[in-house]
Amino acid sequence: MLELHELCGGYGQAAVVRDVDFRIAAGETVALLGRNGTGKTTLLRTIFGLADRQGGTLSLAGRTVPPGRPELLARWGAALMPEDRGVFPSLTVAENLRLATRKGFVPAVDPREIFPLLTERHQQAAGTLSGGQKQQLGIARAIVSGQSLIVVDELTQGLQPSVVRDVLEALTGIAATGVAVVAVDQHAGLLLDRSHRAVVMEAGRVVFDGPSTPQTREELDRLLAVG
Ligand SMILES: Nc1ncnc2c1ncn2[C@@H]1O[C@H](COP(=O)(O)OP(=O)(O)OP(=O)(O)O)[C@@H](O)[C@H]1O
Repeated sequence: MLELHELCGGYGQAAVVRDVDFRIAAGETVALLGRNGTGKTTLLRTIFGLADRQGGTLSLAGRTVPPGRPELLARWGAALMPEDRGVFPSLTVAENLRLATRKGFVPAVDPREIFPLLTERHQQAAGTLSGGQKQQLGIARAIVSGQSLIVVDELTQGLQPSVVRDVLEALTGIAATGVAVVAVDQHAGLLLDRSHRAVVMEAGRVVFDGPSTPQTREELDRLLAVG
């Protein structure tokens, strides 16, 4: 699905992400983890052309995405849900969903069944939603987009614990239908329980890439410990 080889990126001359090798297959869920400031967001931004790609290669579904052509990612099936959730603030909840829906696509998971607010607040301007509500709308938009790779930054930021479970369940559900999911989060525990693999970054590099199992959990806890 997505494959990175020695990807380097940052802002102008400043290198933040260094030599990242990473791949994710269809139907796989990967938790991208690391302490604050280790480069997770910058890696996602580099992939999607929002930070500068300074080296390395990137391919999606077997096709090379050259530097400066990030629009190919959307065309070939990848969606990024950024930290600000990427919703259109002046449009209503219903309009946001409608705009994101790929024509003729019926998602395997109906976001209206997972997130009642999509129905309850369908006429409300998305800009007036709380952070957690925007989050739910953003996830719903990603689900109905019909894309085959969904990347979510700061997955649980601003969400109530009950909604966190719903969001994780929704992502696991769409992964079961063949969608590849990459999720970044500060709180690793719940995400690790639901992910096939964990990738941990430290100082812009990948320092762990492996299955999320009870055997690897100790090493992951050590890598993610703050202090
Ligand atoms: N727009 C920017 N211009 C220059 N440097 C930046 C910019 N955004 C982030 N950085 C720097 O890049 C480094 C990595 O930040 P990044 O946000 O990618 O980390 P992160 O792992 O996502 O952290 P967090 O979980 O806190 O968001 C930090 O040192 C940060 O100061």
